[in-house]
Parts: sequence; structure tokens; C-alpha cells
Amino acid sequence: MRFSEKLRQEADPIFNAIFEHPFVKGIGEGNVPKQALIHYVMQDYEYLTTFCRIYGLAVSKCTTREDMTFFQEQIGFVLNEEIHPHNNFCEVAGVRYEDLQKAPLAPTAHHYTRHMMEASINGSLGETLAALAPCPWTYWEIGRKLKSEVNPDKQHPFYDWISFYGNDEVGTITETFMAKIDACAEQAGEREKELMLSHFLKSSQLEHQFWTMAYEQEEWPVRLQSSISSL
Ligand SMILES: Cc1ncc(CN)c(N)n1
Repeated sequence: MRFSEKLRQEADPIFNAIFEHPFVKGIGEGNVPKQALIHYVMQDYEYLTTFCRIYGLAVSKCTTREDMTFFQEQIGFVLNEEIHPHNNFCEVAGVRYEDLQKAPLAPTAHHYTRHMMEASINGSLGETLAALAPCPWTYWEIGRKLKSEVNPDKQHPFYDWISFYGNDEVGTITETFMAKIDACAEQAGEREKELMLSHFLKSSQLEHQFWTMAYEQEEWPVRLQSSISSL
């Protein structure tokens, strides 16, 4: 079995819990509370900004230009393409995208981004890839599942979101992650492979927790006036 398949197999209960999450189910049913959509976009905008910084850290781990090019292209994808699903959520919620930017990271988004940063600063390229992979991988599987089960037409409120993540481009990104993880695992010792599995499972758990954070509009326990904590 490919190492990437083993990661996916170990994470199966988490992926299944994500498919059953009320936010994710709500996307398929065309029925997500407005405040959940708003909280999601506010947090995801900051999450994806940090994700680009982590891709920069990943570049510092690369030994080939091919790997560098992959991460460079992924930064372009986040900055230029992933604004479309955010715009879909904003349109449904009836808010302007510009008004949802620069929010302080909520506890779960903070935890998730710091987990990936730690893996990419202190770990190998394989550990970095394993920590980052659940981001495209879970969304690709959600998109593909909703596309086949719901088969939305253009009248569906989340047609754009489902079409975006169920699209072959996100599938190709996921498959490239898998191939790079497999190549790293072939060179890795047992300890490094254990860490890759651990990082993959932690990020998958935090993907699930991110949906809950948005659905329940998680905030820090004490509300402050200042937005200085936005990093
Ligand atoms: C938290 C999260 N995870 C994954 C994705 C899809 N790139 C996203 N936009 N946000």
C-alpha cells in the first residue's frame, strides 16, 4: 500500500466525521446559517493567508526546482482562485467580502495554523507535506462527494462552492501531494514516518474542528476592543 493511502486509511474516521458535519451537510442541502458562513469566511481568509506563508517555509525545505514550482503554483491558487468559494459564501450571507477581512484568528484557526507552521519550521519536507495535505485533500473529497450526491444545478446556493472543490484541479493538487508524500516516505526512516502520520492526523482533526469553530462561531473567552491580536 502507498504511504499516502495508509495516511488516508488511518484518518478514515475523521474524514467520515467531516462528511457528516452539520456545516458540510448544510452546504449540500443549501442551508447553512448566515452567521456560520460569515465566521467561516472571516477565519478562512486569515487561515489561507497564513497557509501561503507556510508554503514559503515549505520552499525552504525543497531540494528540487520541481518541488519549489509546485509550492509557488499553490500560492497562486490560494491567492487567485480560492477567493471564488469565499465570494459564494459572502453572496449567500448577503455581506461584502472586503468587510470580512483582517479578523483575529479564533482559537481553533490559531491552533491549526501554528501546528502546520511548527511542522514546517522544525520538520522535514515529508513532515511539512503531511501536515499541509488534509487542507486540499478533505475539501477535494467533500466537493467530489457533494457533486455526485447532490448534483447541484446553478440555482443551488452553493453551486459555485461545490463545483470549485469538486473540480479536477483540486483532485490533481491532492494527487500531487500524495505522490510527493510517497516519494518522501520512501527515503524516510521509521521515526520520520511516524511523525508524518501524526501530523496528517492532527491536521485532519483540526479540519473537522475548523468546521465546528465556524458553525458555533468560536471566539476567545474574553472579548477585547483591540484587534492587535490578529496575527
Ligand atoms: C480550513 C480550510 N481547509 C482547507 C481549505 C481548502 N483549501 C480551506 N479553504 N480552509
